Amino acid sequence: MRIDIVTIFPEFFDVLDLSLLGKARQSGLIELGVHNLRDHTHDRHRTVDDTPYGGGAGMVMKPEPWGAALDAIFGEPDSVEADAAPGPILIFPSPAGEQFTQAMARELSKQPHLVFACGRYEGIDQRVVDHFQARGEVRLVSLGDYVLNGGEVAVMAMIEAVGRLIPGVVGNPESLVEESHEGGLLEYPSYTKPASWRGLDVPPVLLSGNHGAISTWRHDQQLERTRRVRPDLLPPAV
Ligand SMILES: Nc1cc(-c2ccc3cc[nH]c3c2)n[nH]1
Repeated sequence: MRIDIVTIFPEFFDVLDLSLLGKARQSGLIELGVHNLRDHTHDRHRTVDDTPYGGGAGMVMKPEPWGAALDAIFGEPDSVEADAAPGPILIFPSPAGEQFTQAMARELSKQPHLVFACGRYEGIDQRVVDHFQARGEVRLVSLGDYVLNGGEVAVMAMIEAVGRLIPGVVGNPESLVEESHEGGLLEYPSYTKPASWRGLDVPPVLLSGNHGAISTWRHDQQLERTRRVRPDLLPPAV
């Protein structure tokens, strides 16, 4: 998979040199391009924002730098052959977007190329979204019902959630199966040595060696935890 990110804070993504995603980049499983939006400005101050039409507080990100930055990734407008393969999915993090979920992460992990556009200030001029919607698939995606100062934190979370599902990124793919939200339920509680710690003992079933009983206990724990914490995730009662 190739991932491109456009941002005014490219150094924010230096952390993607580390850990599993860093290894995935070294092995070629993930190819990453981080682009500074300001490199696509032409004034001395490398201006990316301006006052909003219609008034109001804050500033809006200008369309021209975004058009130039995204053209550098997608190709110039009208330069793509009519029968060309579909281009990358362009993702704008936004509080007004569809909710990012594990199912979306799984779907996006199968895509060959993702482009993330990190807004700042009060957001990006709407015409950037409209223009690129006419050129390919565009999604507005929300990390959750709270407001961040920009798209970078949301993009980092999405890249981690998507990247770890790419085959080969996580050493043991079995560890992806019984996680929260895989299969729709929250994960069961986990324990390791010592068997007793500060007067708290590991549930005896986990020490029994009875794998059937352990599996049943873990599923019961998933159901109990999901009922208690996220009843909205439970499948509708038949
Ligand atoms: N889920 C969520 C996304 C955001 C977000 C995304 C982009 C920008 C640009 C300026 N402020 C932003 C906030 N907040 N919360």
